[in-house]
Amino acid sequence: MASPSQQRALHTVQRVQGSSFDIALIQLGDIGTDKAKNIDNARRKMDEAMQVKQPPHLLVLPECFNSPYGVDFFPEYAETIPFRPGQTQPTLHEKAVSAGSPSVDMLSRTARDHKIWLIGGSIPERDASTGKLYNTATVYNTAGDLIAVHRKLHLFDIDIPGGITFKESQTLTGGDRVTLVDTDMGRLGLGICYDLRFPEMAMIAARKGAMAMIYPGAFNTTTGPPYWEILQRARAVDNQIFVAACSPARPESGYPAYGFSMVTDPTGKVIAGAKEAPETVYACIDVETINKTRQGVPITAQRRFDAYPDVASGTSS
Ligand SMILES: NC(=O)CC(=O)C(=O)O
Repeated sequence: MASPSQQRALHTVQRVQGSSFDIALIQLGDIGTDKAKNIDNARRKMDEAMQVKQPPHLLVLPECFNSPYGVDFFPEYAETIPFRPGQTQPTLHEKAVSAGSPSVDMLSRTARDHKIWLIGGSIPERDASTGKLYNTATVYNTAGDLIAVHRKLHLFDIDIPGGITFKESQTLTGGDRVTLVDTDMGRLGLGICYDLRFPEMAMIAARKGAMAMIYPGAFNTTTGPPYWEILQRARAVDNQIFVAACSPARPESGYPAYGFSMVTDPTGKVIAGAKEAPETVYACIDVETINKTRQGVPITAQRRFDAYPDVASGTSS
């Protein structure tokens, strides 16, 4: 067993490899029961988000962008995604249509048409072989290829008397893995909404070199005010990475999505954000801010894995 000083010497300040890039979070309004309309609306808003002087490199949509957010809706709105985690693909958007996934088709075309990276929020997914349902995020490269899939790992099962009761597990199954996405800009970690509450995911992603955690999410008017921002700032500060979370806008009826999509830097500062209304939030994910933060407060070199080897297991870089 290495001594504490030997252990520390093993862990030098971790510099993140990658290049700075611009991100846009599309806080969609009007997500209703008409699925085709939801898909068209998302496409239109993404097109609009690209109409700026300096178009972003990465677009992000909110959780459940093609369906109302509710356990009874998931079976009806679920699509089969023509991709299995672990498969070497890419799967082209034309195949997505024949496999019955109009959302994947639209997302793939959008990424390809604008030559952008795209994290397509999440959609209810039906696994073709098991029939099980998942809350699933899909990721596309600039050619429109589907390059990653994240199935929400932690299901939103809560009961706050006088607040909100929600049980995703009534119709959904949780995923089984942490998802890292390698892009031209660098490595990103991906989670969905309730995943934000579990620090292990962000910790593992950061120690494996992720520059940012991206969370399509849909907190609500009960849990949003006390938790939404502080959780993101905690994930950012603990890991000295950027955190970006994209919510639907606050609706007039139905599930009361919180809104307040935001981007937080590695010091815990919120650098861009929306309020309740539909809006696109733009920010720069600046690699040098990560490296400077780590240089100044070198917690990445000061961890005492000798004192907590169970936490070190499988997560050190
Ligand atoms: N909707 C979620 O998955 C999570 C949420 O609203 C919360 O954690 O609060």
